[in-house]
Amino acid sequence: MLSLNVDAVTVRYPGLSSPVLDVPSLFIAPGSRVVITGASGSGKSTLVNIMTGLERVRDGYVRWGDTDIAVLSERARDRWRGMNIGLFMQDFHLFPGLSAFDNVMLPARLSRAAKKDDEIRAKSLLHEVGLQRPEQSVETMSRGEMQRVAIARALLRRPSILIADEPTASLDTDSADAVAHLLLALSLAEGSTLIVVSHDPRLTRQLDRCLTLVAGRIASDSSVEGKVA
Ligand SMILES: Nc1ncnc2c1ncn2[C@@H]1O[C@H](COP(=O)(O)OP(=O)(O)OP(=O)(O)O)[C@@H](O)[C@H]1O
Repeated sequence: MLSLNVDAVTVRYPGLSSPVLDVPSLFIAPGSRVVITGASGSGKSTLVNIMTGLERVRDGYVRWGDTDIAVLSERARDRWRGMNIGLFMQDFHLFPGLSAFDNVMLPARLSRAAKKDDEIRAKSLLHEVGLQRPEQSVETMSRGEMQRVAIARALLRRPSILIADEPTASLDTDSADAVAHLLLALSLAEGSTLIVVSHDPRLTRQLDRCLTLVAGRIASDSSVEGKVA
């Protein structure tokens, strides 16, 4: 299980007078369940991008356990992420022309680690998120259906770190409940670290810690009020 240490990280873009992200220090213990919240433009996706290595940090450190992903090459970061993080991003990154089932299986197949168990689990996850046609091609799916395929894919290999950007946005109540339940159940069962960008109380009230971003800074870091015991 890996802890996360973010130290002295700033992200700047040309033409902007202040950084879009400024995190002097952040520690997340292994197995923590954390929600990141804040207004639009406050830096939530940027923080997720640096935690996952999707965006390379030029100033500071992003250490998961003993690995500082800020110093890894893009290829090494991709490999590290594939091995350690179940990732759900808002733009899904699904492959058109492939079925829902094949999209869920693709990362496991690419890493040549796919097992018969994975196929059974892929079908079961697709069923749990409310998709009845695993053979349906993803480009014929609605946005909400694609979202559920991407969630199933992130969960397939029981990752020790799960990071999800707005996983229940644009889902109907039943599907959002199913996705929230899956994320929480999996993180509990596996002891995974769960980091979620979300405003959805179905998720946030059940997490242990809330980071609120304001203009790129962590303005508060506290337990979520109204947490369900
Ligand atoms: N490539 C870029 N060049 C310039 N500014 C950028 C770039 N990428 C992000 N930003 C700015 O950085 C700030 C933080 O963006 P970010 O996407 O992290 O916010 P967010 O909190 O995730 O927003 P939302 O809730 O709307 O998705 C925003 O003001 C955005 O305009």
